Amino acid sequence: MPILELKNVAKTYHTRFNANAVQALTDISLSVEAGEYVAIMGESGSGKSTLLNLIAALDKPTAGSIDLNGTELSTIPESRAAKFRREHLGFVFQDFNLLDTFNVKDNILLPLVLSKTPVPAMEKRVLALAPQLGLADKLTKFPYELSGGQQQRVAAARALITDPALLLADEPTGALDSHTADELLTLFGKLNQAGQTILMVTHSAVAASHAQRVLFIRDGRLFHQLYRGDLSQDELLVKISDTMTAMLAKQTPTQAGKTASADAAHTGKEAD
Ligand SMILES: Nc1ncnc2c1ncn2[C@@H]1O[C@H](COP(=O)(O)OP(=O)(O)OP(=O)(O)O)[C@@H](O)[C@H]1O
Repeated sequence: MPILELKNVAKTYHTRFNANAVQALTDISLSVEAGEYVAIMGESGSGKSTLLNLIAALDKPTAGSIDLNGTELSTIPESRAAKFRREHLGFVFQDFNLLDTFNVKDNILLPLVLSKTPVPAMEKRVLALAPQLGLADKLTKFPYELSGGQQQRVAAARALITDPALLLADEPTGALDSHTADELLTLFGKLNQAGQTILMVTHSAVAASHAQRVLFIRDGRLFHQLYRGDLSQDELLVKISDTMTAMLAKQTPTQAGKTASADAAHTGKEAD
C-alpha cells in the first residue's frame, strides 16, 4: 500500500466575495510508495505549495481524497490535525525555521517534547540521530553559531526525530549556496537509501536530479513525470531540463520530443 495516495484532487481558492475563484489544482492523482524519493517541480504559481499544504493536512481539497499512511485526511478532525502531522510527517522548509533561543538539541527534540515523550527516550533518540546528520558535536550550540548548511541539518534532524512515515521538504536548498545545497542533497540521498520516504518541492533541476522520480506540475495539473530508473544523476538532470523547457514553452510532453517517449520506453510509465 502506498504511503501517500492522492485521487482526483482539486483545490479552488475563493476570494472573500467569491468573485474570483482560483483553480489552483485540477484532478491530481498520484501515489508515493514507501522508500521513494520524489521531487515536485513547476513554475511559480503552478500549485506546488498548495499541493504540499493539502498533503500536510494544513488545508483541505475542494474535491478528491488524500490518504496518508492509511488515514484519509478528511476524516481527521481539526483538533487532532497537529498531532497527526507530528506523528506521521517531518517538515523541512527553505528558511530552516529554528527557534533562536533554543540550542540545537532542544530544537531537534521539540516535536518529542510536544508529544510528551519521556526524557530518557528523547535522549536516546537524539544521540542516535545527531551523528547521522553530522551534528554530534553541535548539540549545545545555538542556531546563530551555525552555518546555513548546519542549520538546515538541524531542521532535518528535527523533522526526522519522530521517525516520520514521510519527510516533506519545501525548497530545502533554496537558502543554501550550491556547495552546501549539494551536501544537504547528498544527505537526503543517504537518508532515502536508509529507507526514508521523501517528497521534496524544488525549483532547482539539480536538486530534483537527486530524486528517484520527478513530478512536473503546470497550471495545477500533473504535466509529466520522469523516473530515474538506471539513469545517472547527470542524465536525469538533462531530462529534467528538457522537460522544464517544454513546460515553459507550453508544449505537451510528447511535443517535447525524446524526453517523454524515451522516458516512457525506459520505465514503461508515463503520467497522464
Ligand atoms: N490562499 C490563497 N487564496 C487565493 N489564491 C491562492 C492562495 N494560495 C495560492 N493561491 C493561488 O493558487 C495558485 C497556486 O499557488 P501556489 O502557491 O500553490 O503555487 P507554487 O507553485 O507553490 O508557487 P511558488 O513556486 O511561487 O511558491 C496561484 O495562482 C496562487 O495565486
